[in-house]
Amino acid sequence: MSVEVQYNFIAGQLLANDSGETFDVVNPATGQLAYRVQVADEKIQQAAIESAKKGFAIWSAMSATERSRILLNAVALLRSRNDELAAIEVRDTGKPWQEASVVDVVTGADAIEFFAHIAPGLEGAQQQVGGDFYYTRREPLGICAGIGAWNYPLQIACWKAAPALASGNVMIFKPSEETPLGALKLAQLLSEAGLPDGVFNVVMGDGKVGAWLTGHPDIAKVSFTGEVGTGKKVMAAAASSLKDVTMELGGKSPLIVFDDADIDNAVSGAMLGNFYTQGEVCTNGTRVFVHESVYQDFIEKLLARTQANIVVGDPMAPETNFGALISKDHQQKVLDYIQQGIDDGATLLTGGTALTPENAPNGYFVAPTIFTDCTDEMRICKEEIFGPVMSVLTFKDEAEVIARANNTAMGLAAGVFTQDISRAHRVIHQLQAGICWINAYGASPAEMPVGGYKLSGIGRENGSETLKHYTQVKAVYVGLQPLESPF
Ligand SMILES: NC(=O)c1ccc[n+]([C@@H]2O[C@H](COP(=O)([O-])OP(=O)(O)OC[C@H]3O[C@@H](n4cnc5c(N)ncnc54)[C@H](O)[C@@H]3O)[C@@H](O)[C@H]2O)c1
Ligand SMILES: C[N+](C)(C)CC=O
Repeated sequence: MSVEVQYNFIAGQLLANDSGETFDVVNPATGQLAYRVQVADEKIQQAAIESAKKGFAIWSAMSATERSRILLNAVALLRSRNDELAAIEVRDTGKPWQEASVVDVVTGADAIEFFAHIAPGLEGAQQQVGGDFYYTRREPLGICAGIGAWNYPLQIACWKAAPALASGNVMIFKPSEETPLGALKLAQLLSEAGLPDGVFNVVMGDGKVGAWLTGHPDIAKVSFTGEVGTGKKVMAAAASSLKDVTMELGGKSPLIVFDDADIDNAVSGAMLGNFYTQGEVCTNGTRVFVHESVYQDFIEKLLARTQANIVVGDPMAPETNFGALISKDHQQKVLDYIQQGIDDGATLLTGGTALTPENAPNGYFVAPTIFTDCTDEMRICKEEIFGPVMSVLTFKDEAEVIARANNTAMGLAAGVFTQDISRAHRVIHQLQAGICWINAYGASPAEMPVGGYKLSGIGRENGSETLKHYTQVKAVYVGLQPLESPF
């Protein structure tokens, strides 16, 4: 059987490499080869830079409203092709159709729509200084690189492209080598919407292609989504040419359930924050701190709902709400962490094993897993697992739980469940995290800025805040009087 081959997307078209080098993409729910992708070799890399330079000359000279019209065309195309694109995301990531069909493409389109609407409103300032005055212009940075992770491939590409393009930059995007097709489809769709050639290019490959992007002197900014360790390498490489960076990295986020919480809601939050996208979400609240007085009630409800309501299987089956992990290696990594939890003395309440559902027997599934009797020092409570593994801990008082929640080098997200409005805000204001939820978990609308504290990131995505990270201020002083000069 012939295998489909995918190409790089440069200057508005698919471009074949010279080297003939390819990599394989596997469907995680079947273990089968899905397609092959040509690696961006030297020819592709040079072509990407050249086309981005030409694209920038055209795109940055257009008015923000002209750019906005094209981006809004793309939004309409994204929405009209939702199901086709969502099916690609399911095949590439292993996540359930139930999610991809209502979240992944929709939230990608939302971000482009949001920035297309607000970017034309970007204004400079003007101020009188003595008899003269100055004004400021917000100008685009130039060529931006986007480097994506594999858990929300199309959404990540949209979230990076949206603020960059809306404010007049161009982008060379490298999707994760595990899930490259969504970004390629986005590039083709943007072209169809009227985007000038070279404004959004896609280069394919692994960390080597990523490292080429981050070190390239003609690239002004890198927006990276991935692991903390990779983020450090990206930032070090970006320093060689003093590039601006946005870093969306990993987390080990706390979710705190106080004694007055609505327990059914808190259980919903804990399950969403650990089992959505089979646990492969950066903001997951994997350290669930439960007040000791409601612990028994919480655990009984959590266990009952985990065992009764999670449907594992073929991600395209409409009833499936829990899919396959991204790869065999990642499945093994998650299983190793589970073994570590057992070895360190945590109690395995449920799950803990690989699964072979009848309708997807060769996929990389791991059962939704809950540990109790956890302590803060256990590795499962300190390191990002990026799989469906929840650690439940108990606490006695507010000050204690705040200190323990903050006792991590990461600071991506946090959640608090309580009916006491004063406590909710008092506690959230003390948590060291960039994305916080009160009586909710995981929602991330385009209007809301997201990003991490501490090792979890730098800069923000979404929200009007983000436009500042894709523009630079030029100050222009205008003399209205004869120049005074000692010379
Ligand atoms: N904060 C967020 O918004 C967010 C969102 C999604 C995922 N994540 C994080 O992403 C991680 C999972 O994704 P992953 O396994 O794809 O991460 P990863 O760090 O392994 O890879 C991310 C990307 O970096 C590229 N890359 C690898 N080495 C590179 C290098 N030296 N230079 C430049 N690029 C390089 C990869 O090819 C890939 O495209 C988790 O830690 C998760 O928390 C964060
Ligand atoms: C941005 N978000 C939370 C949907 C994906 C993080 O993994």
